Amino acid sequence: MTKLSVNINKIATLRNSRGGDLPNVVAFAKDVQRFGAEGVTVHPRPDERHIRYQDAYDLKPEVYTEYNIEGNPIPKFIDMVLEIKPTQVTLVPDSIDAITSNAGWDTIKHKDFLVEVIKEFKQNGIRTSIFVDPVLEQIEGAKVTGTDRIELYTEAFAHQYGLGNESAIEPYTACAELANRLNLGVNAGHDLSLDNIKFFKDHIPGLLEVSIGHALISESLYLGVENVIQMYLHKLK
Ligand SMILES: CC(=O)[C@@H](O)[C@H](O)COP(=O)(O)O
Ligand SMILES: NCC(=O)COP(=O)(O)O
Repeated sequence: MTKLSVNINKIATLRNSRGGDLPNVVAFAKDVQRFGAEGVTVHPRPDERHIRYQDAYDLKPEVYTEYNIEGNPIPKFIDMVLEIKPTQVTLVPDSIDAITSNAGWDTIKHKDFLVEVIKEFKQNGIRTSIFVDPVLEQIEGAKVTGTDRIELYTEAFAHQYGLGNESAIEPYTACAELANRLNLGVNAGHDLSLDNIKFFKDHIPGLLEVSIGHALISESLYLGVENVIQMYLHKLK
């Protein structure tokens, strides 16, 4: 079964835009779980443009589904995650000034670093996932790092699928098949949406989790949060 983890970064974006506490991030996380979400994802970035480090702490007691914290494993991030001990940490190699996550790890070049960081999280009972491009060699490299899971970076698929190029799924299917053979869990995220999620899910064997934020929140502006979450859950069945 593929779990839906709702990324609530954009709720924090809206909150921060006025400097107050509306919409309340914790209240929204409680509501999405009540509406059926099977996880909550946040991606606190060093500049705290949306989710703040304090949000990550505040959410911990309120997330009773799966709590996924994403980010670049800089020391401050590592320390925070070790304190919070979420269900899962997803390591993303994005630069401080990136407008959003824009690449997966080079699991071969950064093997030694990833082995060390992943070991520390796993020793603290935190499930690990690393953000990767759909490249077979990178999946093989991910296995060597000792990570529990990979998260397939799906921006390229979403863009091409939106242009009508269904063949864009092929590298993702091949990488998922390899991950399954290597006993690596398969997550996916970035630019997944109501338009592309069923096609994606149907072509990814063993897909355990999708984390979706930007499109889900945008769709909710027109269709309502509870309705959109139920629509995703139906498409993920
Ligand atoms: C790793 C990933 O794809 C998401 O966490 C994405 O980075 C969302 O970040 P923003 O909400 O800052 O775009
Ligand atoms: N890991 C992907 C994520 O959490 C949300 O990405 P997006 O749906 O906001 O592009």
